Amino acid sequence: MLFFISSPRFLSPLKLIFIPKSLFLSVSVLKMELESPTMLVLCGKSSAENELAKVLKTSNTLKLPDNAPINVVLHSENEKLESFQNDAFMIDSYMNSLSTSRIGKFLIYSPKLSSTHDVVSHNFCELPIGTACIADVQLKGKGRSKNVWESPKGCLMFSFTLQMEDGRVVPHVQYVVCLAMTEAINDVCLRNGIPPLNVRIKWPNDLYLDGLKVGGILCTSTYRSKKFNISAGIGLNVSNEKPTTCLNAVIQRLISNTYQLQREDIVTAFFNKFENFYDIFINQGFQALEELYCKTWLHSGQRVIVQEKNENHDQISENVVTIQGITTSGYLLAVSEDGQECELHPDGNSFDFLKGLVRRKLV
Ligand SMILES: O=C(O)CCCC[C@@H]1SC[C@@H]2NC(=O)N[C@@H]21
Repeated sequence: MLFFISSPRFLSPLKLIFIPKSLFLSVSVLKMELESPTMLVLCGKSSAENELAKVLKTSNTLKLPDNAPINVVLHSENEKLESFQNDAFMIDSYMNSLSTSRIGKFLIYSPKLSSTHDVVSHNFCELPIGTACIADVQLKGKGRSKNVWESPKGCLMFSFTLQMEDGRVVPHVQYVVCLAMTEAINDVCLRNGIPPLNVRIKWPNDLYLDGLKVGGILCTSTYRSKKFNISAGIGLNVSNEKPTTCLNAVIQRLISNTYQLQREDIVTAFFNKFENFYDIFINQGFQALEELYCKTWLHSGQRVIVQEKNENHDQISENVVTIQGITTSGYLLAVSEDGQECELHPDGNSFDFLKGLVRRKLV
């Protein structure tokens, strides 16, 4: 198929470009998918949350970015009407295993949406704190630093909301999220007789298994009415081997077991763990979790090179420092060879956060 494209920004006035038919078809399928209304299924753990679900539906309160069309449905009404595919997220199984007092009790589920992160951040003020949004597929999954998060079926993808008053500890929330997820995976494995998978944290918020990234955490915040509104999003490759590897492929390889981890079990174990860790974090500070965090990350004792310009900015020296933990402001705590403690900041230019670190001496 041939198309005339005449965008002055990219091409000289008229150019013929060959677009394969298959690409043309997939672009139009994507366009259709984006234009058909996004189904959002609302469900609460208790009657209070289910009442709120009704109000949100009747008042058409929920919105998507760009005012994309939405079809809001109540899970209680939907059970008989709509049958999702067999691999759809099982809301009842999720609600039955959830034992939190706040987090995850109001759920927005969608078989396919643009991004769970968009849903919770766009509707933050209309939703109870702790609301979770879970999707089977995302069409515009977001990663950190404007990266795209590949979001196929089998990947556990969800976002939830939090609110904090003390801005000094906001940077640590992402570490609590990472830790709760690694501990949740351990719990689910243990409960099902599977040896721990050894999912590790790569600072600041990646999850690694066997040297490959299996998960990522995205935390964003806005400041409003003296409070930090936080949206935390997690993507975890549970059954999708692409683009890297996934938990179930590793389980099969390691123990040739037919048991498969379920997204519902992992996400409820996560919320149960997270709520507990979050209370510890708010009441006692991140130090109370730091030992467990440092056992789980990949960096204790890791030696990294920091580059520093001299006072005239004409020479760069390289120094080796050893990573020790996390500072009170949420950066890497390291010690130089002369015993001086310092804080390491990413320079913002490198894809790998541990490259191009900038050192600030701690007094
Ligand atoms: O590794 C990263 O860069 C973070 C990836 C975060 C992906 C999750 S998937 C659920 C939530 N919705 C999004 O659009 N992004 C996060």
